[in-house]
Amino acid sequence: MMEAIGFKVKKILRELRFLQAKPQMALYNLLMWFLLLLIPLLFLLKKIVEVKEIKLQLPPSPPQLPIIRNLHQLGALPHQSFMKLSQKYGPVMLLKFGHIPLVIISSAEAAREVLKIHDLNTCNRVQLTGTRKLTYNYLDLAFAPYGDYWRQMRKICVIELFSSKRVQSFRFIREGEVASLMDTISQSASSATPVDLSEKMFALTASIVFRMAFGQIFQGSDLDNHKFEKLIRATEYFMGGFTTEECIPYAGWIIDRLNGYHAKLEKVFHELDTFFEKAINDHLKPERKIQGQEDIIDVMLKIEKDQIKPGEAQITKDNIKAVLLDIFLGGVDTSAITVVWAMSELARNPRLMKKAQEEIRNCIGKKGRVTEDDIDQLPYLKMIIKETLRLHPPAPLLPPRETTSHFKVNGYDINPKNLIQVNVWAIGRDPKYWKNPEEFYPERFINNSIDFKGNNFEYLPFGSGRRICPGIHIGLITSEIALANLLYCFDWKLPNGMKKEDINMEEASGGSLVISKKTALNLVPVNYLQ
Ligand code: HEM
Repeated sequence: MMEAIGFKVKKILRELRFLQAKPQMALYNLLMWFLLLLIPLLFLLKKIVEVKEIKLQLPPSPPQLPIIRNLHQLGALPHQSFMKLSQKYGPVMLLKFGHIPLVIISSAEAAREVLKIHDLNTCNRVQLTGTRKLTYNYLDLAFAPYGDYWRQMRKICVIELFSSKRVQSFRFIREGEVASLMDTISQSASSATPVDLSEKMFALTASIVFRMAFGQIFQGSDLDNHKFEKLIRATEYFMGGFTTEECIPYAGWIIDRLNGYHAKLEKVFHELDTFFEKAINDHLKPERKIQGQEDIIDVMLKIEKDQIKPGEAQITKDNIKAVLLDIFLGGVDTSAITVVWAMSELARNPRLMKKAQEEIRNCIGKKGRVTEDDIDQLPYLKMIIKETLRLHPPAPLLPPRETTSHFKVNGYDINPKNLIQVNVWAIGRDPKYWKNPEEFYPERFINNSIDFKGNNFEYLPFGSGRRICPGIHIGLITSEIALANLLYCFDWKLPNGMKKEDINMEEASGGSLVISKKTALNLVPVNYLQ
């Protein structure tokens, strides 16, 4: 034993001497040893990963490029690109955006598994640079991680802000704004001038949200018209997308710097924050008296003042601002987009337009305006809205969720920390669930119990599960009352020289959560009530 140790010590000494004598040679030897050890180690690691991947049956993936992986397949309208890919790779696909794994769900069955059976594993939202900044570090509802804070905010939104009682209390705002829009359109009708319905609908929903949330008149406010639309688009862009650094760590930040991502994000944040700050401060002025109806800021400030529940997060100004942001994003664009698509489809289908007008005019007679009480007696109008949301869901891809643990969908393994998105647009156009899916055919909903509550997985315009849209009621009633009055008060003609086939039905690209019609819808109103 002692002899063996002695031998080893002599050997080391010999090598040390050798090292001193020929340092380059020694370095070479060390390197060889290192490589000899490294190669089997790498081989072993690869085997472990392979065995793990064979055991895990991951969803199919389209071929990938180095570094960017599937990013090049994204396209300007991701929901359309994903639908094409899913026709080849199936309803559960695994894509990689750089290093971000993203599972795309494109069938009702798989959506049911994700949003119903595994809702708890998928109801976290992904945390991204843009959303973090604009939501005051996830103090809103829509992007807050699933947990106690989200539950607290959801309760406030469902019980206090978007309850049926609260929605009903804002009825006079919706009816008032719709009435004044009809008066404006009536003037255009007198001079047979085309009306830009895209612009008018955006201004209408913005006016409703401004009065409902901030108690302010939109026209003439700090964020009037184009400035506001630009701000909303920019906000949607930053809320919906990844930075290049998030997709390609280490190098992506260079691209973000070059295209000014962070500076632009700061600017949008500053504009929103200044507006919210001023609106809240106006509500805090001692001379302010609530005249009639409380608005959303009043309600939130009351919650801030009265909060006593131990264990719950303290509501501060930043929480209020973050919730106001959700209302901006959820409340303005979605309803406006829905009415514009509905009017575009009807302008292309005069028979359906006439049928809808007859229903409304027979019901309302010469009353002059459709009110919210009338809406329940207009089943065809409701079917038109339903069909519009099937073919043109304002959020064609549900906002990305992050998986929190491993589970299976359609037999495929889904890993934790993957993003998952349901392609509502693709499912709504799948011939497996819908006869002649590309046709705008509201009658398909006759004697059909499909609704918006997130239990019919072939139809998910408002999402499903714990994260389902809490603003369904406001969104629907706003779209319905606006569309009903447009159809009741006016007949609609195409501008001179235009044929119905010329109406552009393309979607606007822009990489945001909400997709609108690419070109404005211009129609000529003709007064029905003279
Ligand atoms: C036609 C109108 C609307 C449509 C199509 C729509 C659609 C959606 C969709 C698809 C989601 C995601 C659901 C999911 O992840 O499963 C959502 C979430 C949300 N919507 Fe809406 N929405 C509309 C109107 C509104 C309105 C008017 C408001 C508020 C004033 C609103 C506030 C929200 C909020 C706060 C969330 C996030 C909920 C959460 O994460 O817990 N939405 N909406």
